[in-house]
Amino acid sequence: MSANESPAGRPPTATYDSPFLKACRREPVPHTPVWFMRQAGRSLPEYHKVRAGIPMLESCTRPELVAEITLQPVRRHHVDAAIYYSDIVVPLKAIGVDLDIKPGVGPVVEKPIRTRADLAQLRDLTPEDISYVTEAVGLLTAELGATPLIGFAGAPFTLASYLVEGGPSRTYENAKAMMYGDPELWADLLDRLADITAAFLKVQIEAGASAVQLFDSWAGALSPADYRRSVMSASAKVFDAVAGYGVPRIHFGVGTGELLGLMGEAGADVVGVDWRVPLDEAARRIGPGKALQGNFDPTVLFAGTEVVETKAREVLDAAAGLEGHVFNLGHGVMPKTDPDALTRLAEYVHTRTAR
Ligand SMILES: Cc1c2[nH]c(c1CCC(=O)O)Cc1[nH]c(c(CCC(=O)O)c1C)Cc1[nH]c(c(CCC(=O)O)c1C)Cc1[nH]c(c(C)c1CCC(=O)O)C2
Repeated sequence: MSANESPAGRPPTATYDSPFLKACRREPVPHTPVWFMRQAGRSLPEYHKVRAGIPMLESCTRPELVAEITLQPVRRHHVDAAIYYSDIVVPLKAIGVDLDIKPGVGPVVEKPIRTRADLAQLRDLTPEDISYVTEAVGLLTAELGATPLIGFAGAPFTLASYLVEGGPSRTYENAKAMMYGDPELWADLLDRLADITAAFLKVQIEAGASAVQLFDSWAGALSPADYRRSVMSASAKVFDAVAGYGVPRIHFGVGTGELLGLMGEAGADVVGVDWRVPLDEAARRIGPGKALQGNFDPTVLFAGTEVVETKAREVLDAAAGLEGHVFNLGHGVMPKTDPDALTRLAEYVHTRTAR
């Protein structure tokens, strides 16, 4: 089933006619929908208040706290969608991988995966491992009403980059060494991660998420040939696994200008674009039949209202001929961003595109 159809045999959901889901389905919208990657979290004082003293990964296992943090940016910015508060490494932690999120650093893995024996760290993810996700999504959909909740997961390549490197990297030399040097081990690692990722997304959708985003944040490190040969089929496996639900599937990465066509081909209904490629050019690279999401440079939010509005207008002008456009940043909200600048940006897009 494509994302254009209401799920067969199920009543239309409360969120079905929301501007966000309509734009994902490339239907006419009353205004361009807006949400911001990383809208929940460190830019918001109310986040710091409720998170005080609670480690990041622990916060992800407390349903009421998850619901509160997810709702904070919706209340404040009046965005058109919520994104589930969690992290891409949560499913790995849930199956027992020894890892932590270090403040100011990111995910750090105690025993990096470098050999076939290390793969034993990755068992299948079951719904029981993440019952707190089911509970939190249930709380959220009840609270959100007609506002869609976006579920998400890390794509196999981006998860593998943390698991093989042992932490954040700029060059991914260990991950790429495995990809080039031991393609069979690499393929098995990505295949296992695809199953874990698919299971994580299914739990979110079955609990009520209206759309899902697959974050392949670091795929931009790859050439198109390497992406096609060594990564694409694992991401396609994830998209295929959730295709039957009929919820829009968004695919996003940073610095992926050369990969946009392939990332669409992997099975996305919506392709996320960073700020390096204008949306009209991105649409040419992606081809027909997909909506686009993006692509406001998050650093522009530090430049003052006038510049923000000029740059937002440029994004909207480039998107004018698209079949479906979801306004977003080209990457996540930066921690020092003034939240009021985000509220004003959401309002500007709504007003400027009101039809
Ligand atoms: C690569 C990646 C990660 N996590 C994620 C990605 C893909 C998105 C992207 O490309 O930005 C995804 C993610 N992580 C988080 C969300 C929350 C939902 C939202 O977008 O609002 C989402 C969607 C919460 C978080 N994830 C993290 C925080 C900060 C934790 C804190 O408050 O200390 C939050 C709110 C930690 C994290 N987790 C990760 C990083 C790089 C960091 C930042 C490390 C740092 O600079 O301190 C891994």
